[in-house]
Amino acid sequence: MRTEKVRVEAMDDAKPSPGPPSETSEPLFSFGVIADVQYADLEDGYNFQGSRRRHYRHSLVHLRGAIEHWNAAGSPPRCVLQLGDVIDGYNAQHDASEEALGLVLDAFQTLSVPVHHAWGNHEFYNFSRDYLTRSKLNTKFLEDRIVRHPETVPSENYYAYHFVPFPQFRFILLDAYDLSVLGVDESSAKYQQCLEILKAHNPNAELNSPEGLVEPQYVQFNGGFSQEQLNWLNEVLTFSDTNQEKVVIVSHVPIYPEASDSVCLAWNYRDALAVIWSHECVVCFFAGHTHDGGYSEDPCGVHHINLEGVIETAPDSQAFGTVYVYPDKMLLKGRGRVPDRTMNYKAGNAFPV
Ligand SMILES: Nc1ccn([C@@H]2O[C@H](COP(=O)(O)OP(=O)(O)OC[C@H](O)CO)[C@@H](O)[C@H]2O)c(=O)n1
Repeated sequence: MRTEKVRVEAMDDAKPSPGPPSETSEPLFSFGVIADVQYADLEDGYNFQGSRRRHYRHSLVHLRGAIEHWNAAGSPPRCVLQLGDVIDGYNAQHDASEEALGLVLDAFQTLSVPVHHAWGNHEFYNFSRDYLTRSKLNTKFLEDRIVRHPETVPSENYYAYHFVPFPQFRFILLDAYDLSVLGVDESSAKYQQCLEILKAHNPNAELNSPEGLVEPQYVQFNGGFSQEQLNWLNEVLTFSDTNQEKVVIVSHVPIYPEASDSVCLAWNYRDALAVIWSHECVVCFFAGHTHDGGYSEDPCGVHHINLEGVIETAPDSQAFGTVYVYPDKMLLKGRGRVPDRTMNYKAGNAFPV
């Protein structure tokens, strides 16, 4: 793990921190979102079903275009959320993983604001978890810590953290491959435990195949959240509830069936939803992975956005967005095939204006 100092919030429970300024026509702040770049120096191909064209080479052009857009914004975003699968697994087969990652990181180097990287299945096709932890895809050094609340400090057993890009708005990046057979040493106890979970739900010889499954999300290209990570998430959300914060959650893998292909959900998505639904503070949950995109507001008023994947975006289109944050809502302004979305806060939860 890196040794850079984390920023510690000077937050005192006795003195509630000041709320955001009163509403004006201007947003309080904004942030960028982009998913599934899956860059590889390869000719175009297709997804597993053969139904969607994948533009491996052009995806880097799309990424550079998004970065240019955010850099040119009159009021730049506070940060960009990269939702995982930044390079494609095919790089590993061509011994090109580091070269591909280098090109993608060079592009992010030109971004004038911080980027937070989530990890997806394609990261693990290219690199081990240990490698990723030491790599520039580990942006945990950007985390914020809350003084006198050690229960909100994530463990080193998973790649997750929280940060505050603007007062009263906490973002939580989750590790959706915390339970997974990907990127883990096959001789480890954790690998055996995860393989057992997967095989208990998936009797297929090909563990990537959802054929005949009652719970089709139990495939090798998905993963899940350990109880340890969910307990930590619960503690952070408890703090946010107490301090009347608004929370944005980020994960490569989605957790809400109405917004996603059922095959692409996190193994134990119900456990994650149960934690989130026991708190008031969560406004939205951003994920990638599905490539087709999706949106649904769940019964507890949490907005689930699955972002359209760059890799399956034609050269003449685009796939990224900027979220503008207001005291009573967040507005996703999509580019290209990413549609606009309005995410109102839960009734009675708007900041006073
Ligand atoms: N039905 C399937 C789907 C995939 N595979 C194999 O699993 C590996 C990962 O697939 P891939 O489509 O590259 O994964 P993505 O994260 O890009 O996308 C997730 C969803 O598929 C999007 O719909 C790869 O080796 C596939 O061949 C499979 O065996 N069976």
